[in-house]
Amino acid sequence: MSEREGLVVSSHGRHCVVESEGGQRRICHPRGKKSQAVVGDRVLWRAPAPGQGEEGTIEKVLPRRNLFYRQDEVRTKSFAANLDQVLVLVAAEPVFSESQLTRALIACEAAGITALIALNKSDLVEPFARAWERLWPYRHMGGEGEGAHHYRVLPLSLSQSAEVDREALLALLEGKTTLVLGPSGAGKSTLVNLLVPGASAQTGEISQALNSGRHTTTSTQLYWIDEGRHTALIDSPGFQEFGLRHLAPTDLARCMPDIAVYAGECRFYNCTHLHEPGCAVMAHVGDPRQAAISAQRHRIYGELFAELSQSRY
Ligand SMILES: Nc1nc2c(ncn2[C@@H]2O[C@H](COP(=O)(O)OP(=O)(O)OP(=O)(O)O)[C@@H](O)[C@H]2O)c(=O)[nH]1
Ligand SMILES: [Zn+2]
Repeated sequence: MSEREGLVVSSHGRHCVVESEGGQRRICHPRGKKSQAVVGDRVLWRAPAPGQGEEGTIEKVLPRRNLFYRQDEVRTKSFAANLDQVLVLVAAEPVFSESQLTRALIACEAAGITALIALNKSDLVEPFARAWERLWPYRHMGGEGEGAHHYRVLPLSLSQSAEVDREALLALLEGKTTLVLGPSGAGKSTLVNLLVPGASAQTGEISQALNSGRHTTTSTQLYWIDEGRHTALIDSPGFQEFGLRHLAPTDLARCMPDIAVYAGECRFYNCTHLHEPGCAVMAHVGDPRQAAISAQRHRIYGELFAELSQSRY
């Protein structure tokens, strides 16, 4: 059987579900280490020989535009490839962790992928106002003026203004492949169901069988929003332990845009921006609305710096 091109739409341990150009899906196994694919990968795959069952093999992973990486626990890595953007969904309630948000944004910067932030549950007026205020540094990062903002921050009320939010989201997602991340309870399922009616049906019997068979209810899954299969949403679980072990502490400053702006102006070329005299970063740390770098962001930077400085295992 000849090799054909396909797209990895879900991954379940070593198995993947590959979608062919025509839209058919089938389980595939990697041929070897080099053909270990992740969701979003374009692959060359081969159908089984007659009489060899239904499952295909992945022969080759085609070159990736980017690879989004995180390490959830000590050993559990998860990835998605060839992303146009990442949408980080948080909500007014439960109160989100700024440290988790920052970790996700750093992982995006490190992979060279645009990040969007959405704050859900604007109908919960007071908690929303507090959360919106906490996002002040993110709403203003990159300076003022049209197009200057580094992160787009979008208010949503997915369960209250579903139609309005759907339109706003579709405009941002159109024609792109977007990975959605968010802590439990923020409304990720609500968002996926709003944009992908019948998401669970699209997951298909194949994925459901794979999941239940292996007792893993969580897997990364790609959904098409449109019938033409141009706009994709990738739902990925596990936001709580957002590890950045693939980064060195000295990578952090360039992955935090507000810090990166000043990191080149310090007296010492190898300044860690934590205690050195003549540090241009520390000179700009203060109250969110007054200073270029919020004290909270600098504190998170310090915590991550310490975490990534620990000996690696
Ligand atoms: N008030 C309010 N509640 C919302 C909104 N959107 C979602 N919710 C509720 O928030 C809760 C969590 O929503 P889900 O979509 O299940 O959240 P999730 O992020 O998928 O959570 P997990 O399933 O735990 O991962 C549900 O009770 C929703 O009804 C909103 O805009 N406003
Ligand atoms: Zn410095």
